[in-house]
Formats: sequence, structure tokens, C-alpha cells
Amino acid sequence: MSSAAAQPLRIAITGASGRMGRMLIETVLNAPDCQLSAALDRDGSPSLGQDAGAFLGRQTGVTMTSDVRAGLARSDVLIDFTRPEGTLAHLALCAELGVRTVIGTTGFTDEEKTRIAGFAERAAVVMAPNMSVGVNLVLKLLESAAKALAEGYDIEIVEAHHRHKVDAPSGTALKMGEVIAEALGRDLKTCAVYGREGVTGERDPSTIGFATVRGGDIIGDHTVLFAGIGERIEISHKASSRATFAQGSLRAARFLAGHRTGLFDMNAVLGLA
Ligand SMILES: NC(=O)C1=CN([C@@H]2O[C@H](COP(=O)(O)OP(=O)(O)OC[C@H]3O[C@@H](n4cnc5c(N)ncnc54)[C@H](OP(=O)(O)O)[C@@H]3O)[C@@H](O)[C@H]2O)C=CC1
Ligand SMILES: O=C(O)C1=N[C@H](C(=O)O)C[C@H](O)C1
Repeated sequence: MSSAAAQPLRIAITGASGRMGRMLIETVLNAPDCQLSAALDRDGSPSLGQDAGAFLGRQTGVTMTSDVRAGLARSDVLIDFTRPEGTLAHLALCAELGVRTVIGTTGFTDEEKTRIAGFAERAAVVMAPNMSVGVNLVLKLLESAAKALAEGYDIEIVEAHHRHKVDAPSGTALKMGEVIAEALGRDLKTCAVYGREGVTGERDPSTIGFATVRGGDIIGDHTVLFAGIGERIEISHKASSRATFAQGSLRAARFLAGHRTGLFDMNAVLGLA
């Protein structure tokens, strides 16, 4: 693997013509210690055959291709923001070729997460539903807040995203719920309430509620509400650009340069553990 100090880190990007794929290409091209080694999309994508920088009006010399194996063979790290089925197929190749992987995709089932952990025994992986420094700090704040507000406060998580998002609640909202549930000694699987309708009865204080908003071009807003009697506390994060996710992904890629195997989260990358 290339040493980040001596040679640039060779980064492949799958889902390269997607919203995050494009932001990642731009971010890698602007990072002096990184090199775009492959821009990959699936068969049928109209972007195949184009220069990876065409959408920026830049010539990079990297052509968009669907040959994932060849792209990974010339790369140190893959950054994957696609869909669960795509990520798992890419990860199987990474494990075979010894290519480290940063996974930003959300919407995995528990069984799929177990498979990812298996692949990480063969080539190191960072996986996080949100790569931004801010959200990962918020997760830490939520742990403290949940413990301090364990009695007498109802907990509701509200998230808003753009109209194209396909999974709900967001991976970040679910992670927030998991962190809070763990801090309170609850199991999110049994205490989560996903939306309400009709005659619901009074709120059960042991539940954690989720509400999802979808519309326009909202990049990603998350608010956790601790609602008590006479006051409420709101902890919010609002992303104003996908650049924050891309910068976090590059930090994860650099972190992976120092690890051969293992499954890591952004706490490990950011030293927040
Ligand atoms: N962890 C984080 O910080 C963040 C995570 N995300 C997550 O990243 C993922 C992608 O988001 P976004 O960029 O907005 O999505 P887009 O739909 O804009 O892009 C997805 C890309 O992946 C490709 N793709 C879709 N399915 C497959 C597949 N089965 N195999 C290979 N490639 C595939 C798409 O190709 P095609 O166009 O042909 O369908 C497209 O190029 C989502 O799961 C989202 O929740 C997003 C932002 C931040
Ligand atoms: O799909 C998105 O756009 C985002 N998805 C992630 C999630 O599901 O939490 C993170 C971010 O909020 C943007």
C-alpha cells in the first residue's frame, strides 16, 4: 500500500456519478495527498466512458468505467456510497484483493452488517452512517444528554432529507437512536416507534420516537428532542453541503492506510472513542 507521506493514497470511488460520488471525486482531486485511481459506476450508467472530472469541466485522465475489479486492482482504498446490494458486491472484491473500504451507504439489514464484519476480517473497513465531524460529535453529546435526562423526558428524533433519499429513517437517525437506547439500557428494537397515525393512546415514556421528512434538496437535518415538563432540550445538526461527508470519508481513508484488517467507525477515525 502507498505510504501517505511518500506517495499519494490511491482512491477508487463507486457510485461515481451519484450525489456523493461526484462530491467525493471533487474532494479527492483537490486533496494533495490523494490520487483518484478509479471512478466506477454500474453497467448502463450514462456516465461510462466520460472523464471522471467532466461534470467539473476538468480533464483528469480517469475514465468512468464499470470494471470494478480492474479499478480496485490499482487502488489502495475504495470509498463506497451506493446501495446495500452494491456495497456488498464491491466489498467482496475488496476483501479478495486486500483493498481497504470506506462505507457510507445506509440502509443495511442486521444480516448484511454481519456480512460486512466478516469481510473486514480480510481487509480493513470504516463504516459510518454519517461521516461528518459534527454528527459524530453530536452522537457523543447525545450519550451524555440521555444519561442526564434519563427520567421525565420524552425522546423524539426528527430527520429531514432531500426528495431522492430511498431509506427511512436515515442511517444517522437510527444511529442516534441506538446511542441513546444504549445509554439508557434500552433495546432500540423494542422501544422504537416509527411514525404515528390515528388513535395512538398516550405516549409510552420508555419509547424513542422517529419522524421522517422528505423534500426538495435538504442535504441532511437531524434533531433529537428531549421533551420534559416546563422545558425541552433540542440537539440539532444541519448539513449545508455534502463536502462535510466527503472530507470525513477522506479522513477515514487516510486512517485505513494504517490498518490491514478490522471494522472501525468514525469514533476511531476522529479519536472520539
Ligand atoms: N455516511 C454518510 O455520511 C452519508 C451517507 N449517504 C448514503 O450514501 C448512499 C448514496 O447516496 P447518494 O449519493 O445521495 O445516492 P445517489 O443515488 O445519488 O448515488 C448512488 C450511486 O450508486 C449507484 N448505485 C446504485 N445502486 C447500485 C448498485 N446496486 N451497484 C452499484 N452501484 C449502484 C448509482 O448508480 P445509478 O445512478 O446507475 O443508479 C449512483 O451512481 C445512500 O445510502 C445514502 O444514505 C449519503 C450521504 C452521506
Ligand atoms: O441520503 C443522504 O443524503 C444522507 N444519508 C445519510 C443517512 O442516511 O443518515 C447521511 C446524511 O444525512 C445524508
